[in-house]
Amino acid sequence: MAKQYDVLFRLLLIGDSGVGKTCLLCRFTDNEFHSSHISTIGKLSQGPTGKQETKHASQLSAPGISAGGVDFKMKTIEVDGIKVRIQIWDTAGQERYQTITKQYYRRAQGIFLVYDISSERSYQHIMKWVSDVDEYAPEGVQKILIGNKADEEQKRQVGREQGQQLAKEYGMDFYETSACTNLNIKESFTRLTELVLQAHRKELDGLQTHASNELALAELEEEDGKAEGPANSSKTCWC
Ligand SMILES: Nc1nc2c(ncn2[C@@H]2O[C@H](COP(=O)(O)OP(=O)(O)OP(=O)(O)O)[C@@H](O)[C@H]2O)c(=O)[nH]1
Repeated sequence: MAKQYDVLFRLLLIGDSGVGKTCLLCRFTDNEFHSSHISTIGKLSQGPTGKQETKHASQLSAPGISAGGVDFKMKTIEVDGIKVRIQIWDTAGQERYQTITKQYYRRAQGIFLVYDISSERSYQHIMKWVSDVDEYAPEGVQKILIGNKADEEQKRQVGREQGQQLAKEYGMDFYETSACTNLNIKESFTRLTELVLQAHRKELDGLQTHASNELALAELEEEDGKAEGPANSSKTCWC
């Protein structure tokens, strides 16, 4: 049977808790938006979706969440005539899961660094997220800066120019998005995929004839159902 896609990439969403990472993912893959905040945390203690309300995050017990903090969803898009299956990993922004979530950086080919335009604090923390990426992600990983919740104009604490400036400083593309109104969702996911494709152009050309590189490996893992991490099945949308 003909393959449904040509290549598989791993993208990762990182940023403070509550900036809207899960909602961005759900909007992109399922065109859904939910207004409640359900944090992305450990599957081991939380059941099949790996989610639990964060309103009372301090009440959650850390034991039993040792392999949690990360979920993924899949979507296939076509870029420059290439069918790309993207495996998008959604991490928990809470500090307590950082040790776990950092383990996923090293296999990402593209990373979204997300802040919330109505939270100056989440914007300030981007510097810390960037330094984590520098430390744990592979060299050459592609990055995009996202200022989410652009629909919350009346609560805005971070100017669009501030986002642009920061992105420029770190050599990233920048998008203001809204998972709520579907602003720039497809655009930003497509752009990061394009950047990853460009960065892996050589390997991709080799992929036509060989199956022995990082990108092909990702394909095999998916086909075998052996995707790394606790969440190796498709998810219901709980953002
Ligand atoms: N107005 C508005 N609210 C949003 C948007 N995106 C997410 N939210 C809300 O922000 C809250 C947090 O969203 P999540 O997607 O759960 O945040 P997260 O970054 O995945 O959080 P953690 O899993 O804890 O790291 C929820 O109440 C969402 O409904 C958006 O674009 N606009």
